[in-house]
Amino acid sequence: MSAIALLPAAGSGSRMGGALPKQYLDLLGKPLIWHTLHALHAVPELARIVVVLSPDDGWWDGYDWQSFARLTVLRCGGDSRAASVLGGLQALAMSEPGNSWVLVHDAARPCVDPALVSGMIAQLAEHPVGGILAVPVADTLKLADAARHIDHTHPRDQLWQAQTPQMFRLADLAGALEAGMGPDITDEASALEKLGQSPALVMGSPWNLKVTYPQDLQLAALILQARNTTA
Ligand SMILES: Nc1ccn([C@@H]2O[C@H](COP(=O)(O)OP(=O)(O)OP(=O)(O)O)[C@@H](O)[C@H]2O)c(=O)n1
Ligand SMILES: C[C@](O)(CO)[C@H](O)COP(=O)(O)O
Repeated sequence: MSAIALLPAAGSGSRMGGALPKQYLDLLGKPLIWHTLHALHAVPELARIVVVLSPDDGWWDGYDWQSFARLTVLRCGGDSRAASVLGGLQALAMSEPGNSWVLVHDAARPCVDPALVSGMIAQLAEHPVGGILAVPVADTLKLADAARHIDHTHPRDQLWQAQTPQMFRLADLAGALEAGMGPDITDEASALEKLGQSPALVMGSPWNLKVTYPQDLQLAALILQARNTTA
């Protein structure tokens, strides 16, 4: 079965606070997004890998991407992650069938394991809705009051942390994002949930972290270095 990867990469990285968007920050001598593309190119089921950049992106052209044979670049990013994903899906819909599986993956998750992505594709290939990588919440959870004291301990039994890839049919996901666009749509699954669908939770990995804050960049470097030395 073949599928398409769609990487939203039009964010500004405001929480990182760097001099350039975090997808271009140096990670082991390459721009961060290079590692994400490298991992996805190792997934044989991904027939195309599509990157969505901001129309104002002035960094992409400064690098050599020729080693990534299956790559397509779109400059249709929007002012939210959901808008960037929807822009990419609308462009893809002009050339791809609506029932194509699309795996949306944050450019900012460079440590994704290709084997996990292949496993997810196999697990969800016949699923009626699709699903996402996620990990069960590990820590005891506290609900805070307004004075930042503990109100109560919240049961964690059914809580999972959403990761990417998030895998849905192209037309289903585009329709859900068009219908539900708003600040509450922080991932693809939430758009489907808003329509009453129940996407599957596929076991992800704590290594598949999103680079959000400066310390995450250091963690990502450690994870990639450890993988290279043990591979
Ligand atoms: N308008 C946006 C906002 C985010 N993204 C992408 O969505 C992914 C996850 O978003 P996030 O971590 O929030 O990235 P930023 O928006 O760059 O960071 P911040 O929220 O700290 O500004 C990133 O690959 C980012 O480039 C995007 O394509 N378009
Ligand atoms: C899609 C996501 O990576 C799932 O964890 C996440 O929702 C992206 O945005 P956030 O604003 O950092 O939650």
